Amino acid sequence: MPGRQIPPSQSPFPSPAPTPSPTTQSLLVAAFAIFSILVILYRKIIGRKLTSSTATAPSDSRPPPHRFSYSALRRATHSFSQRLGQGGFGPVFSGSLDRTPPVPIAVKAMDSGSLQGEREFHNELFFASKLHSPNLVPVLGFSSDRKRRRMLLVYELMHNGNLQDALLRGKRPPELLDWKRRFAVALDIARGLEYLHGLDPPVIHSDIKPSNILLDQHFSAKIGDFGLARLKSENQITLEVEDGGGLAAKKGSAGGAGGVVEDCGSVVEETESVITTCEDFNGVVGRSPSPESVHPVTVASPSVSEGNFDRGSVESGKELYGVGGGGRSGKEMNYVMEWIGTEINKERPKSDWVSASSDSGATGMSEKKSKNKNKNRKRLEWWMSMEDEQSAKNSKEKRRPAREWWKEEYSEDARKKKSKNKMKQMGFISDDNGDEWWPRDEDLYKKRGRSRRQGSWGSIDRWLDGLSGEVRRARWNSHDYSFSGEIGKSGGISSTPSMRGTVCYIAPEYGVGENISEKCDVYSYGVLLLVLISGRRPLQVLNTPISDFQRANLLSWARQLARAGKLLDLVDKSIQCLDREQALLCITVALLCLQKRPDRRPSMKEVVGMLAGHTEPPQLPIELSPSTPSRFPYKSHKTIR
Ligand SMILES: Nc1ncnc2c1ncn2[C@@H]1O[C@H](COP(=O)(O)OP(=O)(O)OP(=O)(O)O)[C@@H](O)[C@H]1O
Repeated sequence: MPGRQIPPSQSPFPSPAPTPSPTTQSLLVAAFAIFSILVILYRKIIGRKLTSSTATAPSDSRPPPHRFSYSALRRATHSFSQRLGQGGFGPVFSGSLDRTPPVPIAVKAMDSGSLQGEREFHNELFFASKLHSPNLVPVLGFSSDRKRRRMLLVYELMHNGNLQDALLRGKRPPELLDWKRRFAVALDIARGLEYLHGLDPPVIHSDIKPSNILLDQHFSAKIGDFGLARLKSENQITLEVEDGGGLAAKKGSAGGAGGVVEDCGSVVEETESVITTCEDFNGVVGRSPSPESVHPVTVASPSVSEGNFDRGSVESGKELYGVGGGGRSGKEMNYVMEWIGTEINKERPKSDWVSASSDSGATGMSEKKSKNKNKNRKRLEWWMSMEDEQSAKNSKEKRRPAREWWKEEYSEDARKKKSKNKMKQMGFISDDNGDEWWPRDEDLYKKRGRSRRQGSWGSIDRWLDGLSGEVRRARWNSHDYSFSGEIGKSGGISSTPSMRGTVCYIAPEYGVGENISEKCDVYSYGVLLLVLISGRRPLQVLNTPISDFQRANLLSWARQLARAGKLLDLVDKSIQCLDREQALLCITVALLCLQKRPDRRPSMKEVVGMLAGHTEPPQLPIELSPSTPSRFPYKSHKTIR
């Protein structure tokens, strides 16, 4: 019917969609725009995370060292909470990299307040990129924030800590009671040094001591801490060649292609300008570094003949510091110390064997050497005056603590945790003072213990220098001037974080002139070998009568036993399954390494050859031989792999 209107609901045709109003349209556009922005942002964030995680992950394609982000290392070490040990320039923390499977690591935090620490950081990083041997502690990477002066080095974790702790402190692990393992440790270290000295140019570690030897989960030994390592200078190599040392091949190629020195530039680039230029390290990685340039203060001290001190009182040192108890009166001790003092003064000028040997050397060199001698004497005088000045200063004012950012990091987290715990336990919030949480009790205790003892180091250091006839290097940096020894629990002198070139391990020629060679490491290895076999410190105060002092000095005791033909008396009584022949071999090799004239000491290659049984068994020098040479019976020749 025309004119009848059909209601829209009944219309056979679909009604056209209602056009959205302009407001809805703009709302939709805005929503879409926001959504797109969110998607883009999300992608960007995820992308950055991916790149940063790959940047912090050691990629398989490039060999270490890798750059790690600071936050990754902070996470890996749980805000630097688990301390493994304390090095000279900062603490070492344990951690784990978030990988599958997780990678256990040790992170060394360099003290940012220390110029010397920074130098060592670069030095260590440089060598880490160049040295690869199963007998060296592998360096995985680093983190460096120049602005905030945060410097971290990342190593593979050595599960059994350092040799000093394992052998000389607390309960020894059963593995180290087994002769085979101890001998293997000796061989591992020798091989590590052989590798370093065999490089072109040779690398001198300069700080071989038990605390720088780390033990992995199988108790294999690895050499660590290359903070003081140096390249043998071209001058020395040339001199050795002129002396007919058979290093002709090295002479030509010391700075040649492929050498460590030449590669400095590439390391600079590889490590993303952490190592900016060779000059930045004050010549540490530069060509022909002089001892002064490597170490700001190299103290030259005339050596003192050890013989005089065989009679000397090590016991007095113990009494002086109240170690090990004992009943000698203060008067008696004063007398002994006084006597040692006079002996040192008497002996110093005439027993400078290095200069004596230089006099007898080639005439062309004598002028240069006497110049060096004068230079050294001046240095010594300057150092002594600095020592006096500094000790006067130290007594007046408190030492300014170095900025320790890792403590801040740790204390931040620790504060939160501890507040929470206290709230739970006691129902109130503790004082909000961050310093309260760091250092922790044990650290505080150690620190206090050390500072309490520090006042008396000066004197004992002096006579120790004399006692072992060795040279000590003082550490020097912008904040800190310290040189100290440490009387260990058992009463001996142990390696200490605040000492470089540790007393008793350092070669007599170290710091005298510029005669630093691989033979310095050989000497230190000799001491270490004796320590390893005897299971005691090089200088250990024993509860023995005053007539038995010579036993306290491991080196002179070993020499005495050699003369008496009783070398095996030196062997640690707790060793099980002792191979007497091997033990004799080790002590003999150690004594050869400990000869005062560097040129008489064997090379590390020869040491490895002797220990592994590849070469002829060694003969002791005549002055150390017993009257009947047959007392050193080497029956068979075992080859060790
Ligand atoms: N890779 C590692 N695995 C396990 N522990 C380690 C590792 N590196 C260092 N440590 C521990 O941290 C301690 C300090 O190490 P570091 O090399 O900084 O100093 P040090 O050799 O003891 O002292 P100094 O700097 O005076 O030579 C070591 O003695 C060791 O116990």
